[in-house]
Amino acid sequence: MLVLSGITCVKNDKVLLKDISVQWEPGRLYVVMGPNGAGKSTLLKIAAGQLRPASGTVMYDGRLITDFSVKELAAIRGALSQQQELAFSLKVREVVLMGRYPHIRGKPTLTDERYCREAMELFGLENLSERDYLSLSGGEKQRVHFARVLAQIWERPPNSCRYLLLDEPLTFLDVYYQFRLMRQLKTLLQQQDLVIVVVLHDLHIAARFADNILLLHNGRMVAQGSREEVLTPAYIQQVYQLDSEDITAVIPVYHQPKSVSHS
Ligand SMILES: Nc1ncnc2c1ncn2[C@@H]1O[C@H](COP(=O)(O)OP(=O)(O)OP(=O)(O)O)[C@@H](O)[C@H]1O
Repeated sequence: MLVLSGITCVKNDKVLLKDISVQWEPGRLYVVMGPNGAGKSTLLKIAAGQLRPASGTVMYDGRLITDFSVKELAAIRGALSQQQELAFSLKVREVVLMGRYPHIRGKPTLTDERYCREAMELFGLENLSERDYLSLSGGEKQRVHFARVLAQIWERPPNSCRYLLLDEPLTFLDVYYQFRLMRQLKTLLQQQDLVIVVVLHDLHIAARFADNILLLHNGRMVAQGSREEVLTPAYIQQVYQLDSEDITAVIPVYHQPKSVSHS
């Protein structure tokens, strides 16, 4: 379980997050939403240990994140941030193998290579494994990075959950791969030790797949709960400032006004 308690983050006198507390458990798909600048990436970076909060604690399996070494944390937590670029040329399979670095002592083993192959298969990358990563399309690159972070946490550690933190993973994907990824995440969650948290912008995809939504605005928590509880016209209006016509276009079907039948 991943528990964030009383997280406040301040940079250059600006409060990016104010007193956020969340608890993310295995088996459910957790989605973080909110307008641009709401603090979603900041929260995910703090959860991943890439940024230190001004106050508050982050605990993995009941243990403070500050007690983990970088390598120890990397062995159980895969994090995908918004920008993933490589400045140099590598084959696709070499990029995926980078995910195994926290586990490798010396040279990669046959097991490391097998995990990478299996992760690549999951994202339909078998035929691209020898391609130069830099020659790939945006969506193909995104899938390579999914395979990399999944290869990183492929095997179950003996006494810990595994954690997957994905910041806007759908950005470069077409609608087929968007739905495919979301379904794959749901399937992965059947492995009982996996905790998945995803930052999303798409209200319809969140409405279809999220088990729990945290809605942020100006660094504050506006709502947290089931998709029916959080994706309401009132909350959407409050944080996204849409007019009523546009709200009707974006709110999930279960909050749409009943249509009038003409018999
Ligand atoms: N080092 C910093 N100094 C000052 N402000 C910062 C710093 N880092 C981030 N911010 C600001 O904090 C706010 C939250 O940023 P964050 O990236 O967490 O938002 P977000 O919800 O992920 O937004 P988006 O949907 O646009 O990706 C933004 O207004 C951003 O400009």
